Amino acid sequence: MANRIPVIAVTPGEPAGIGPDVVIKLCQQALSTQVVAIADPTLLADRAARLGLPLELKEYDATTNRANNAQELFYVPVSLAAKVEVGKLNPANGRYILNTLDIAIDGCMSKRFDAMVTAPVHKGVINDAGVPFSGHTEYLAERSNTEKVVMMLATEGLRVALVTTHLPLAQVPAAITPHTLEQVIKILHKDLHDRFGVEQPLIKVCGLNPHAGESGHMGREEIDVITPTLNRLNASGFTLEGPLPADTVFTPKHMANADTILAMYHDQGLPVLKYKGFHNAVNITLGLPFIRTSVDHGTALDIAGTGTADHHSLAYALNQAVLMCKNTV
Ligand SMILES: NC(=O)C1=CN([C@@H]2O[C@H](COP(=O)(O)OP(=O)(O)OC[C@H]3O[C@@H](n4cnc5c(N)ncnc54)[C@H](O)[C@@H]3O)[C@@H](O)[C@H]2O)C=CC1
Ligand SMILES: NCC(=O)COP(=O)(O)O
Repeated sequence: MANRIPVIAVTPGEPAGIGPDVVIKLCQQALSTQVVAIADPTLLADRAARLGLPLELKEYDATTNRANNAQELFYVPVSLAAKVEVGKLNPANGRYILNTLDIAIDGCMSKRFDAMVTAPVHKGVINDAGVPFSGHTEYLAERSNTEKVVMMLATEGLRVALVTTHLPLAQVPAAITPHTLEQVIKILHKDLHDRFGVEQPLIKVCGLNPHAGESGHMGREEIDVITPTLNRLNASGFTLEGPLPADTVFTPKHMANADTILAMYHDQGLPVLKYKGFHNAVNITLGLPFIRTSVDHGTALDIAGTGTADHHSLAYALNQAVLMCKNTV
């Protein structure tokens, strides 16, 4: 991309939520890259008016490669199916949300876009629209024919990756197999090395059970699955520590030299990350054939359209995507 600045597709996500708000807030200042919203322009114009913020919308034309000026937003038009009532979910717009994602994914795969940055979607309403959907992470993997991806969230001083993502807690133990664990660790190691410049990543791996199973008295997954997998990978050149009790791995001593903590499931790792860095964190999908980052928050229907949504996680996600495009993270 010699003299070209990165072109980043931004999907505003659930139209009734704060996604459009944070995109519009982000665009109030001049940007260092070209940001293209994949959205219905009437949604953006209506939300900007509601927020009382100026916004000049320009249909994206690939021949123009320049950074957004303040209060300017490029867009690729996608039509909403139903009028948006701010703060109220409507399954009629479920397909619209997926259409915006599809355009961003196809654009990244074809190199029309250099990366995609996503604002939050509401997983439930897409299911209510009749499409099984558990999250961007899984959807992007499926849509790009990628067998395995890894969700990693990062904030200043802490990165947390997950072995399992959006599945019922009761299904977690069976989903942690030697094969899956190995796939996740290999993707994590590779991307920490290739994209984040960590020469020999030290990955600290949580146990699944309290006290990492307390020598088998509180569960056997550590003995049967996690330890043998870590031993095997360590013998082939990885630097893995664990399984460590999840209640002590997130202490300063452990975190000080860890390049990433690998949690076994969503709510083992993400509450800690959000406690430390909510609004200043990014969600990155590792292992995809293109760059995707996202915000650290959800649709926040309770504050959509009020002007109080904090847009700093979106700014963080955008900066992270640009750094990854330039391979200078
Ligand atoms: N990347 C994505 O697409 C994500 C989507 N979600 C989805 O969002 C929906 C709602 O999830 P919740 O658990 O309620 O989490 P949430 O993040 O939407 O809201 C939790 C609390 O944080 C506040 N909040 C969230 N973002 C904020 C912001 N930028 N500025 C100020 N306050 C903010 C909300 O007002 C609420 O009080 C769910 O359907 C969930 O699946 C959740 C996380 C990420
Ligand atoms: N808690 C993170 C989250 O739900 C985001 O998931 P995804 O939509 O990025 O897969």
